[in-house]
Amino acid sequence: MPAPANSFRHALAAARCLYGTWAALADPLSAELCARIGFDWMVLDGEHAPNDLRSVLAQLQAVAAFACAPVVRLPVADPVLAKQYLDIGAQTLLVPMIDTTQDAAAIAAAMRYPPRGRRGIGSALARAGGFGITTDYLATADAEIVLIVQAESRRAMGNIDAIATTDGVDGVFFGPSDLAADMGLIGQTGHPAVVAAVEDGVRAVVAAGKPAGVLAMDPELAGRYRAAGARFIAVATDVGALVGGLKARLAQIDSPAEVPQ
Ligand SMILES: O=C(O)C(=O)C[C@H](O)[C@@H](O)CO
Repeated sequence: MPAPANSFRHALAAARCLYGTWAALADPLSAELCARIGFDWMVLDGEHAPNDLRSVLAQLQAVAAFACAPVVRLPVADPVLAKQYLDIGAQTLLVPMIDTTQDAAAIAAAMRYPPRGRRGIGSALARAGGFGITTDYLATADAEIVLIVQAESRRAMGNIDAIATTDGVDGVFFGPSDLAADMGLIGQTGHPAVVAAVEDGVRAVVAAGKPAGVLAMDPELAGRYRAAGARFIAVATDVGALVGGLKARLAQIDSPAEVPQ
């Protein structure tokens, strides 16, 4: 029995843009809710959400029945964390703060078994290997693993061709918030210089033959990045949807016109 098919890998082969959402509530129920909406993919965020191995495991189990492909963001580019998250069954890792081809190569190697890489062997014990029941896991796992590296600094943008073409890098995701901060434009993800830098980065990754992704909460920016060639765009977050929805509801109910005189 081979490793399970990675729905994100297969979706990337489609000739359309994939829209995703960001799960930062670190909870299986909210992750399941997000997975039911109809997004192509969703990030389970280990960098800025209060997640750990067990909470990500519970979310992977919660979304497993749905077509929305989970992408697990590591807190940091660490080979040990990559091994642990792959062993609990994550097949697509989003790795933040990759600045050089050396950074990218190190995390790519941690995700593939020898001889291609240096992933440790633990599949007989791991959920990824069906607890030993997926007998062909070791021979087939690498083909289903996807590494998306995050480019989110001026240094990364300067090295974007080398990062995108690093062996084992399956795609590049641009982080506009950190890039804006690094450009001295903190909080200004819509600043023309930031948008232009992301568009240039997307075009460079596409020219290198790899899929490019980005986070764009503003529909107009999402459209621009799509026009530049982005193939997977995160357009929502669970936190943003909850805050936006609750604020709008409160504003409807608590309007001054309805306050008794
Ligand atoms: O730099 C960015 O942009 C990201 O990496 C995404 C952020 O972590 C965050 O804005 C997600 O909501």
